[in-house]
Amino acid sequence: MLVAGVDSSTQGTKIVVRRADTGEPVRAAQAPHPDGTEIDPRHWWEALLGACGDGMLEGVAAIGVAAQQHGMVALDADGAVVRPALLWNDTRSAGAARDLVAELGGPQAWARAVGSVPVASLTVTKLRWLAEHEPANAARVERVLLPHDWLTWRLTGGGGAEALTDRGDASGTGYYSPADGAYRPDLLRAAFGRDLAVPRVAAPSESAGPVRAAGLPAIGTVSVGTGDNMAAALGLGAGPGDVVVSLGTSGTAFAVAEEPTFDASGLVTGFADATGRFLPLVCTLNAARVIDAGARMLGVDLAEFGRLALEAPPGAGGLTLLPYLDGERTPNLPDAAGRLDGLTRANLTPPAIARAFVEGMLCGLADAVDALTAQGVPVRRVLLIGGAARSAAVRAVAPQVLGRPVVVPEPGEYVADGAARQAAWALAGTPEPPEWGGTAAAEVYEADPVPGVRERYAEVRAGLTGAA
Ligand SMILES: Nc1ncnc2c1ncn2[C@@H]1O[C@H](COP(=O)(O)OP(=O)(O)O)[C@@H](O)[C@H]1O
Ligand SMILES: O=C(CO)[C@@H](O)[C@H](O)COP(=O)(O)O
Repeated sequence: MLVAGVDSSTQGTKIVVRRADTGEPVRAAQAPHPDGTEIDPRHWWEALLGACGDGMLEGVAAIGVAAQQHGMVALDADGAVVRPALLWNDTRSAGAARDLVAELGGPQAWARAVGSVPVASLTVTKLRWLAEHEPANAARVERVLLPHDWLTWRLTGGGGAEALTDRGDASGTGYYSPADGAYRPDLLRAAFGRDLAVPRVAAPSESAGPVRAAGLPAIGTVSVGTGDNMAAALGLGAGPGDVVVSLGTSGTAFAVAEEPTFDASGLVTGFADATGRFLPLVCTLNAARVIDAGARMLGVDLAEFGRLALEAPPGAGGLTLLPYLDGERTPNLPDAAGRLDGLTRANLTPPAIARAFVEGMLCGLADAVDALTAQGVPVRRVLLIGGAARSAAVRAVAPQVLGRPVVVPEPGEYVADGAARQAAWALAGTPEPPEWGGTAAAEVYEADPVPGVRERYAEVRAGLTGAA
């Protein structure tokens, strides 16, 4: 029997088809999304239909959707999308985040209420922004969904079909408490000014019903879906002591945990996972696209950029990149810009620049891993995934910057795999998801740590923020 998993992430939709019992890969496809931090959700739907073409879903008995977290999909009374979805990396609601934090009594109050301190990424801040800046649109909104909620609902027919979500994705809204397993309608109301309908939070292995969407085959089971990071943890079979570092559009570091976290510093967001546990997570806005931007600037492709980076010595001859090219979320600097520091005539070379870009991006993630350990998350091994983990230079430099060996599972679509594993779970109806072999085929990258790289980075960051 076959199952399918969909990853509708920032830059594109990926779909994998696997055997339900063993997880053996059968076929895969992808379709790109348009660029931008606000997107009409119909583009995600069209990409999903595109990736599902060519008989991709033939023989598939269950399908699950994982998607980029936090995006605000605002629907009117008829279920129509009111305005393009504001995505997780859209920073226009930074002021709303500051206001909401102050109104509830500060970061500690938010961390206690929902496990996370709102920053512009969280859905609750986008609702406040909408209420304040687009009152006519806000007046039409009756219901708010997340990207994966909306796609799952469309798969099950849309219209009158029940909209569902899961603990994992709900935990990124800012109006759901993962520790209590309950919505906080008071916080949603305080943000938006009135109540809105939200999707029911289904159990991790629940079925949302059969596929009832025009243009798709009749598949008996649509699993409830989840956020992309929760799905990656499920796809990897991450267990206690595993810290996953994902280098996609976002850079994330996260771990599956038995207990919730409540970090009032705001660095660690206390999310839930897709199995009934928790997923403390740190997210940066600047990961794979820092490498893309560096390669574009040097006029080379990604392979050549990586080759150049490995030509330069660790530390890039004193060149340090603070990679806040899209502003930053962790640390919370939505209006920041990047900095290239320490330029000399000797290091103003393509290899040193490429090296500084790779190191700067990884320093942001090294800080993320430190923030997790500060919350008591154990680190037995670091797993490196996401688009930029395909870069040989990133894989080689990661252990130097992170200061520990890095396990790189075989390149794959772990978010889509997690969605497929959830679909297999919904089909099986067992208490735990089916065993799929996890990260058996992984390569370990080791290198001597180069602490000076992070020390220089911390100095440059302190120069920007005034904090060490
Ligand atoms: N070999 C590579 N070297 C560096 N970056 C890569 C490589 N292959 C893919 N990427 C980058 O990975 C990113 C896409 O990663 P992905 O994890 O799919 O992102 P998302 O899930 O956010 O859509 C793109 O920015 C792409 O340029
Ligand atoms: O906002 C977060 C996590 O809190 C991001 O990780 C998004 O979920 C987008 O993920 P990618 O597109 O980078 O996979």
